[in-house]
Amino acid sequence: MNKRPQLRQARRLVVKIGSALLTNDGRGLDEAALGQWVDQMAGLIADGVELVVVSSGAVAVGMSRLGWSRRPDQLHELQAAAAVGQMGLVQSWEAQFKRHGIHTAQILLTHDDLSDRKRYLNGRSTLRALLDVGVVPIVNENDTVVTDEIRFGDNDTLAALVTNLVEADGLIILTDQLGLFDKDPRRHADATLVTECRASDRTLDAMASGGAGVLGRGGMQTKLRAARLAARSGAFTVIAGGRIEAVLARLRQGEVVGTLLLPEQGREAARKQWIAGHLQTRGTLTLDAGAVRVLCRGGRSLLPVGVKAVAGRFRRGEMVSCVDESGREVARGLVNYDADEARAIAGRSSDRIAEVLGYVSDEEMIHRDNLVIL
Ligand SMILES: Nc1ncnc2c1ncn2[C@@H]1O[C@H](COP(=O)(O)OP(=O)(O)O)[C@@H](O)[C@H]1O
Ligand SMILES: N[C@@H](CCC(=O)OP(=O)(O)O)C(=O)O
Repeated sequence: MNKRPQLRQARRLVVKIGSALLTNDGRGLDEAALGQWVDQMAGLIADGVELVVVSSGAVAVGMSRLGWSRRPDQLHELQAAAAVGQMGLVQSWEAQFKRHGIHTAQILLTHDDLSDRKRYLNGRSTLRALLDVGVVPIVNENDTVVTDEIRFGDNDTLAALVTNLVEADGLIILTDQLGLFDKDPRRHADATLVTECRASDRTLDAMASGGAGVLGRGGMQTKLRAARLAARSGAFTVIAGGRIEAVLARLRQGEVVGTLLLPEQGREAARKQWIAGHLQTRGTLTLDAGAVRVLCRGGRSLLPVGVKAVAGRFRRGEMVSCVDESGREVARGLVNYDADEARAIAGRSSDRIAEVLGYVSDEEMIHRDNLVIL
């Protein structure tokens, strides 16, 4: 069955697993279930998919390790529980992936990390480096330092931001319900499952207005918001039941499981809109004819060697305009070096960056993923 080609074709996926599922409704970490998801994830990886896992559950696992039966109201107690629980969480992910000979990495992020452009680029480079060497990043919110997020639970949003960050094709949110229903199925026995919809469809808002489960915090509202955020970088979102037999494998085969929420536009168009519309340019790089040719062919990064001149004052992560020698703008992108550094390495081959600057943060002046050809 291949009703959903998006899933079959996906090359990079983010899978988010909520607290209610991971902790089997609060009874400690559900190792058996975690092991089964990892088996399925290993199957996806063997099928050529790059995978990022966003795992909730630190607070719930910490509570169970500390013998607390009631979720604390005090923020610092929640943070203490999360710090204890995060250990157990990553230990389990690591042990389960190890059975398949797959390495994992712990990534703890806050929303602020992703709104600061410099940290955004650094996070992105690290995640990309991990995926390049076949490691599965296990992401959670950095609960020790966040404030509101840990109270309200927002790993759905975090997962969507990670989807944007790594430019994943899709986000799979596994939860304790079979998907998004037209009303809260915990309260309405006649609720029916939505199988497919545009993420932007406003009629979904009323459906997702019910609250969260006992352990989870976000409910369907944050999942819907996450789908809309993911759609901004052209990614689809699936909300599906994590306890469905072989759920990830079946989704991968294109089977209609859970709710598929589709973006308005594809990845390339979404990226162009984001780069073109959301950021001011801070400087200009003048490219030689060879670099212009290479960039215009598409799919290539801009290397320092192709840059003839650098104008303006900009920092790593800011937007610069790329012009040809006649001053015509040919591209825009997020630059990997501060203006002074860019000036120092302009015209040089990438293997000389270390010699000139004393370090290399990236081989490219602008990575192709952060570049839009005009
Ligand atoms: N329209 C809806 N469809 C499905 N679930 C809904 C809906 N409205 C509210 N919910 C509630 O959302 C809960 C899932 O969210 P949450 O508890 O935050 O889970 P997670 O821990 O997986 O993030 C469900 O258990 C359900 O009670
Ligand atoms: N960082 C928190 C996440 C809380 C959260 O968002 O939970 P959920 O709504 O179950 O995904 C934790 O690990 O407990």
